[in-house]
Amino acid sequence: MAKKRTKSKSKKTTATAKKKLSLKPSKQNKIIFGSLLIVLSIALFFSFMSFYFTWQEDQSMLSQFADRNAQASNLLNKFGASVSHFFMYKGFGLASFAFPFLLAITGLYLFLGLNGKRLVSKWIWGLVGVIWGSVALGFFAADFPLLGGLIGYEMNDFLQDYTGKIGVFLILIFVLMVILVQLFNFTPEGFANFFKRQKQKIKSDFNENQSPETPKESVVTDEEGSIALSTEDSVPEKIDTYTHKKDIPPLDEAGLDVNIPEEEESDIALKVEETPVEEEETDAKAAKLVEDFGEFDPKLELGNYKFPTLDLLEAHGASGGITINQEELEENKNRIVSTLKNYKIGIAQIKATIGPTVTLYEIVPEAGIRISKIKNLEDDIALSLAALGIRIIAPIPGKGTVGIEVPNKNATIVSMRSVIASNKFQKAEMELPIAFGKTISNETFVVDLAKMPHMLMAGATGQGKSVGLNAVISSLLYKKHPAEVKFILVDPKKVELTLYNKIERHFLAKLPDSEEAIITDNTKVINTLNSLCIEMDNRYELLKTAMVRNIKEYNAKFKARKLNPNDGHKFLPYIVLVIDEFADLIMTAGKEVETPIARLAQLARAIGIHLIIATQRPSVNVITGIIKANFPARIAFRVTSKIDSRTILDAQGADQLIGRGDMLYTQGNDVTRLQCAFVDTPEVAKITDYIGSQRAYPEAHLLPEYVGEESGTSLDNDIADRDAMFREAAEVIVTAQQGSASLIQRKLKLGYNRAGRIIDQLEAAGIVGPFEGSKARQVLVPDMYSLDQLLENEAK
Ligand SMILES: Nc1ncnc2c1ncn2[C@@H]1O[C@H](COP(=O)(O)OP(=O)(O)OP(=O)(O)O)[C@@H](O)[C@H]1O
Repeated sequence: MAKKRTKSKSKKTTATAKKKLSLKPSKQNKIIFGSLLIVLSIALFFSFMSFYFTWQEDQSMLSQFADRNAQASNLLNKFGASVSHFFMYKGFGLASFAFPFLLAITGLYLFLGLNGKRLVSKWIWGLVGVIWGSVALGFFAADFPLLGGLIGYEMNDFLQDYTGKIGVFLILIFVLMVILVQLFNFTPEGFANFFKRQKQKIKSDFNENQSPETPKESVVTDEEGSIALSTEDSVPEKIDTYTHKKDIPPLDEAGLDVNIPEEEESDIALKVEETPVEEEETDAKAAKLVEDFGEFDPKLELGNYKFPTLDLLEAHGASGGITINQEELEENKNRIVSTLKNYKIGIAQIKATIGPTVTLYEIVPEAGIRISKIKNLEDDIALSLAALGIRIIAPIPGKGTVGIEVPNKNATIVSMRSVIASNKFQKAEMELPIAFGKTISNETFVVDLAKMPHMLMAGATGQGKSVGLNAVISSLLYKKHPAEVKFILVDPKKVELTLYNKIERHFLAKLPDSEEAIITDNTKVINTLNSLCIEMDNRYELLKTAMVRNIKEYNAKFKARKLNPNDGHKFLPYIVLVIDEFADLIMTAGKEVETPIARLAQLARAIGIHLIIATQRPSVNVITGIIKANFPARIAFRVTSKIDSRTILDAQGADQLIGRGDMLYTQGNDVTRLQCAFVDTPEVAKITDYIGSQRAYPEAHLLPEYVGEESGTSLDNDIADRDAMFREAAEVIVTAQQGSASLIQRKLKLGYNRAGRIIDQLEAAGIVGPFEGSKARQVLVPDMYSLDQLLENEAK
């Protein structure tokens, strides 16, 4: 008991201490103080008013303030006389009337308990107005000393000493302009519109005066007898005196009324013209922002970022160019001609185009030779040339010739350096340029990933897939700033893409809860793909609100500062998802990955998400119909069978490649043979080191959170098991009325997993609703009071 008493005592004392410490006026005090100010303002107003009539009589009074017998003529006696003398005579003259006005407003604010923030500006502008008024009226101080007051006169005089009368006048005009512009948003157009409106008003008033009385009259004349009894006095009187015998003409005039709205309509048409002006203003706003701050620069945060240099790449001894000699060319030509001759196929013409790994011999057969006959001789020609990887293209589309591709004895390595350095790549005006390698005619082959828009890459093991992926990634690294593109790398083999870990904070994107940016665990891939689907939906929403059709237009609009970041708009980087070993993924996760991949592939092109998937096993259960349909750009490295070639390219030929980066590329109909650029692991390491050593973003680009199905199911509402931060989290959620784990993460500085657990517990407690995909959960408790009640009831 004793303990309890002491406790309650101490509670009381702390409460009183708190009361004493609090500096905020209570509501009662505010009302009292507000009333005082209002009364004071009324007193001042009357004192000032009466001062104008009594000031001369009361002059002698001012020194006798303490004398009880002395009386002043001011309405508020000696107090009024003294205060008015101080403000009006010694102070600001007529402008002092602003003080009772300002005091009255302040009093009202306090009395009504309104937010007093706006009062400060009222006082500031009030004081500016007082000074301006007293200086302006100071011009008349000689004749009317009370107009400007002593301060007004002195200030005016002081300014005149330096600038003369005209100078003071100009200063006053300038200050007046500042006041008008700042306080009343004065603009020349607004000024003109004001006069226009006044003119219209006068016009319509004039018209009203002319005609509307007539209908009234007709009513009056109709019911004359009854109106004599009515109490309404003014209207009938007017009408009676105006026209009391014109029974029929008023009806005509009422007919004229119809014309008046017509005139009004034409006035309204004038107003309609104002709307486009307003629209232009919003455009002008963006233009002004651009003028003031320049275009939005997404690269600014890493403004000093340096793109990788060419010397990080090796020439791979290919600086000397292609190493096929004339002898080899002649030899091959003779063999082709003689083999065909053996089968009675005559050749009219033969031409060779030398590529890095393959030479293309184009032949024009003599008239009357069936093309299919040459096509069937593929194996025989290969036998006679004693070479692997001969491919016959009969006919070469659009050329009218038959092509025979014969591998060179000594293939030349196409270095990544040579393709990156090429004019074609350097000057490529593409969103996501990729320098794949060189064509058969030794031209650099550059394509835009943004246009593909997704890519499927397949080939037997050891034929150059990983090198191909590295070529794609390094092309983008050489051309794009970290703000413009982000990669999501999936590498089940765990060794192929690990080097890119170093550029995590520059170029990689990851899920908020994952530690590693490069995904090696297949279960995590599912979450990432679903998260990407959420990102896709979010981006579509942004595009919709911005009223643009694709990411390029969106970013252009954002850069031109036409989209407000406060509305959730932001610069959107391209996202490139690279999956190495797709077959492995399909084997382990099946439909779970196929569905989001198909969804992304179908829809993601407009919003800048591009997929690159690579597989060793190009079988139909890996590259399913739905995947194939959505990946128009396909690359085939050497495969082991014709069937595999068909699965990838819908054509044969990939089985006849020679490997080591020899590849076929198709983006629809025609198939192009390319030699993939070679970039070795040490080169990739150098590039990533170079980028990784530069200043980076604080963390990898975060994808939207995705909570898998399994985490939402364990809804046991055990109070004892709740997180220590449960209550705080509930308060955060209820106050913000937004049920998201990331909000808890941010506000309470918790990790993603813990915030996710708390959200589950909040759901179990009935505070937030169930998981709704990309949207935030619904908050089921409307306010803090209900939350307190809910938790108290639980505790009982
Ligand atoms: N474009 C190329 N130019 C020259 N050599 C190449 C090229 N691409 C690949 N090679 C050679 O082939 C080897 C295997 O390439 P890579 O590792 O890319 O094969 P892969 O298809 O990824 O194999 P896996 O599926 O087993 O990972 C390389 O080490 C390299 O020697």
